[in-house]
Parts: sequence; C-alpha cells; structure tokens
Amino acid sequence: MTAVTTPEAPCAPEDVTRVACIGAGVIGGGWVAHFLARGYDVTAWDPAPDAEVKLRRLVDAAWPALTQLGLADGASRDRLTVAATLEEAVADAQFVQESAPEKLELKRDLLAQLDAAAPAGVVIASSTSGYPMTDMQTTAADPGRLVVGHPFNPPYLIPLVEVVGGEQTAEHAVTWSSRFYDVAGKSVITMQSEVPGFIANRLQEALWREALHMVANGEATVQEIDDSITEGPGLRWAFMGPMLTFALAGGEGGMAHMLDHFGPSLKSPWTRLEAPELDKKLYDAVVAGCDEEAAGRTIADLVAERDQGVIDVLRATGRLPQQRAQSADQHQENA
Ligand SMILES: NC(=O)C1=CN([C@@H]2O[C@H](COP(=O)(O)OP(=O)(O)OC[C@H]3O[C@@H](n4cnc5c(N)ncnc54)[C@H](O)[C@@H]3O)[C@@H](O)[C@H]2O)C=CC1
Ligand SMILES: C[N+](C)(C)CC(=O)CC(=O)[O-]
Repeated sequence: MTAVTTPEAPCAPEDVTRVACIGAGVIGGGWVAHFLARGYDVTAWDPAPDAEVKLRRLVDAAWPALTQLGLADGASRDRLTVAATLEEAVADAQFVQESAPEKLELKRDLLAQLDAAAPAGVVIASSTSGYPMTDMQTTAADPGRLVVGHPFNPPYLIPLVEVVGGEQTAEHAVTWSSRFYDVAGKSVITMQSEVPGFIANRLQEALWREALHMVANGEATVQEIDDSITEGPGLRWAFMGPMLTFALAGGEGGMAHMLDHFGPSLKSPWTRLEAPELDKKLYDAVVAGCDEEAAGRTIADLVAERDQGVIDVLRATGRLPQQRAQSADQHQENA
C-alpha cells in the first residue's frame, strides 16, 4: 500500500453516527437496513426513479427480523433519508458504503465521484463481489481512502464482511474500516492481500461452478444440488468451517491422517476447473430448476424463510450477542 497523503478519518469508528449508502438495490438496501437497526442515521442515494419505494419496501420487509434480533437504542426506520443527489447523500457522511452494479467502469467513475464529494478523510467502502480495489481506484483523486467491504446477502443478517485495500489504499483506511464494521456489529476478516473473489466468494464460486457442470451434464438436478448441501455439509458449515470439519474426517489422526488418506484423491477427476459455458440451455435449466424447487413460494416468501433460518442458526449456535439474544427471546415470548 503506497498512499501516504490520505488524511486520517475525521472521527473515530466508535463515534460514527451518520452513514451514506450509495446504490440501494439488494445489497445497498440490506446495508441500509443493517445500519438503521444498529442505530445510525442513514442517507441513501440511487439514480433509479423507483429506488426510494423499493428501498423502503426492503427495509420494511427486513424490520421484523431485525426487531426479533434486537434493535440498538434509538434505532428507527425514520432515521433514513433518501437524498436527491449523490453529493447531497455524502455531504456530511462519516462513512460511505457503495453498492452500485458490478461493472468495473461504473465503479471506477462512481468511486471517483464519491471521493470528490465526500468530506476529506471519510472512508469509502465498495461492496464489490470480486473486483480488486487496485482496479477500481485508478481515477479517484484520493485513492488512499478507498477500501473493499464485501458483505453477504443479506447484510443485515449475515455477519461477515471481507475488508481489503488496493495498492494505493492507505493502511489507516483499512484499519479504520475494519474497526468501524466491528463496532457496527459485523464480523470482519481483514485480508492482507488482494485475492480475486476475496476468500468466501472464491470458495463459493468453486462450489457453484461444479454445480453448474452437474446441471449442464444432467448429472444432478437443481433440487438435488441444494439438498446435498442443506442436508449434508451445510449443516456442519454453519458452525465449523471446511478445514476443521475435514480434520475430523481423519478420526484420531486428525488432518494429518485425513491428508494421508484422501490427499492423493485430489488428483482424481473430481473437479473440473474450467467454468462451464453459461449457454441458454444451462441458463434455462437452472432458472426452471429454481422455480420448481420454490414450488410456488414468491421471492418475498423465500426471503422471509431465509431470514428466519439464519436467525435460528445464529441462535442455535450461540452467536447472537447477549443483549440481542435477550431481546430476541422477549420478542418470541410476546409473539
Ligand atoms: N446480490 C448479492 O448477493 C451481492 C452483491 N454484492 C455486490 O453489491 C453490489 C450491488 O449489487 P446488488 O445490490 O446485488 O445489485 P442491484 O442490481 O440489486 O442494485 C444495484 C443498485 O445500484 C443502482 N445504481 C445503478 N447505477 C448506479 C450508479 N451509477 N450509482 C449508484 N447506484 C447505481 C441501481 O439503480 C440499483 O438499485 C455489487 O457490487 C455486487 O457485486 C455483494 C455481495 C452480495
Ligand atoms: C452472488 N454473489 C457473488 C454476488 C454473492 C456474493 O458476493 C456474496 C454472497 O452473498 O453470497
């Protein structure tokens, strides 16, 4: 990291009260819901004409889950302002989260615009799913304050954020944003180097690539692929990652025995490292398979089901912070 001229953030991560969310779709809206529930004032901006209606609908849909989890003191949906311009949205922001479409040129221009409009030193994070910040910060006047803060859907329920800077990011911006997300109730992995897809998406994409191969070749249905995870490894992964889980596959010998035993099979043709062609046939098969699996449930039904599932898993694995667990219990008793 080479930028040394970037001013320090104007306030400590613990003192932030005002956040700007730029782009208010699935992820930007999810961030808005998260920050509101954690008691921040949130200003959002999105160029789509119907963005405000959709955003408020998303926040309303998330609010029961967030209430069940426990809201921070003073948290309120009334603390959301939708700004008319990007400049207005970030004018007095103390942190900016960008969640615009995943297009490199758009991100480059937008981050440069945000950098020109936001108060000096305020950290600007991108939700990108995989672009390295080095490739996105090329046109900003102060690239030093730009970081990646990669969330998981929905950001108001899934704790993880992967934080990483680019070649021109100042180290203090990475440290500041990691601490800020931590204070804001997220679970942070601060990466030391830029890896395409960061950590979790690189892993998810490998799994998904194999799933697509199986659908394309007629080796498994969409339903079988989903069942194979939710009825199998997915149950373990909610509380124990793939490494430690596999260490147990080695019995008393742990990971060493597991590697001796199964390591050589990694060279067998289990995996196909090239991505399959996403042609119309595969595209249609995946879309139709998901419709069939949904069996008439709407996206809103599935979102509500998923939200409740994540809360149940967080509760069952003891990962609701104490105060939020009490509030969630109270909510359940009252329900
Ligand atoms: N959907 C997902 O599961 C995840 C997405 N992400 C990342 O979050 C970002 C946003 O993705 P989604 O929310 O899924 O997309 P989306 O399509 O739901 O929302 C994008 C929003 O950006 C707005 N927009 C368009 N041009 C814009 C501009 N110039 N400035 C600001 N806003 C603009 C659109 O009107 C739209 O509301 C992407 O970088 C994506 O890679 C990260 C984690 C998960
Ligand atoms: C599909 N996706 C690559 C945009 C997913 C993510 O980036 C993270 C997630 O929520 O799984």
